[in-house]
Amino acid sequence: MTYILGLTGGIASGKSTVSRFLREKGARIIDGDVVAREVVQKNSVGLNEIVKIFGENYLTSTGELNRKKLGSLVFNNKNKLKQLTDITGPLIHKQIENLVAEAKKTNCRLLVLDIPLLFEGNYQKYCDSVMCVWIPKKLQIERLMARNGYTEKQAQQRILSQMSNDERCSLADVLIDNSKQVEETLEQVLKWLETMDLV
Ligand SMILES: CC(C)(COP(=O)(O)OP(=O)(O)OC[C@H]1O[C@@H](n2cnc3c(N)ncnc32)[C@H](O)[C@@H]1O)[C@@H](O)C(=O)NCCC(=O)NCCS
Ligand SMILES: Nc1ncnc2c1ncn2[C@@H]1O[C@H](COP(=O)(O)OP(=O)(O)OP(=O)(O)O)[C@@H](O)[C@H]1O
Repeated sequence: MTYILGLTGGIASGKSTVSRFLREKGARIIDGDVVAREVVQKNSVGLNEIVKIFGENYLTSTGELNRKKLGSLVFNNKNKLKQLTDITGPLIHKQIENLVAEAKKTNCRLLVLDIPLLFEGNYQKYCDSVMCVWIPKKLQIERLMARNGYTEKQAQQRILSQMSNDERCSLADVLIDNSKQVEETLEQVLKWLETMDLV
């Protein structure tokens, strides 16, 4: 039996840090951001739909999605963000369903769905339980600015496009506090793996 763990958290909360550790412990990972990129790659149905709605000026000179330009548009405008996710959402779901079915066939013990917008997009329906990586908003802004080179305003806009940390935490089954040293975070994850008999 494959146990399916949803892994979520606000932007720059530490999901990748936790999912890397789970991979080291033998888990198989499906990365929502990677899938979201695949469904809008060059010449895809997804990218064609985006061009229909947003126009060819959101393509680079080589015909790829201009992510930076589209990001500045949608993270400043909720209606545009909804138009985008109405296109990408169903395509991401379909691909995740395929990947989950494939992973189940291999009988892997632990499958992790690392999905930033897990609750917003209703991906919890594929999961046995959901782990949420949590950090306080102030630290989230600091880490996001340091990692992505965003201004404080850009960091705030991304965070405001997502569910609040409190709401996300209240919906999750397991909370991981990533506000201290990484080692302390991974200890919490290891404890959960041991409790669930998944190591
Ligand atoms: C707008 C786009 C082109 C900007 O690309 P960019 O390279 O700047 O960001 P990237 O895709 O690496 O996402 C970084 C982070 O932004 C946040 N984010 C991405 N999409 C969204 C969204 N629709 N709503 C809120 N936050 C989002 C997530 O925390 C994600 O981890 C891109 O984010 C996109 O296509 N988003 C729509 C698809 C989607 O919903 N992805 C989330 C996967 S579950
Ligand atoms: N405990 C920690 N202490 C200090 N820095 C950390 C800690 N955990 C993660 N970071 C740093 O914070 C940033 C965000 O972490 P990470 O990339 O794991 O988050 P994420 O949730 O996967 O981000 P995204 O939402 O963009 O996918 C990275 O630069 C990472 O190195």
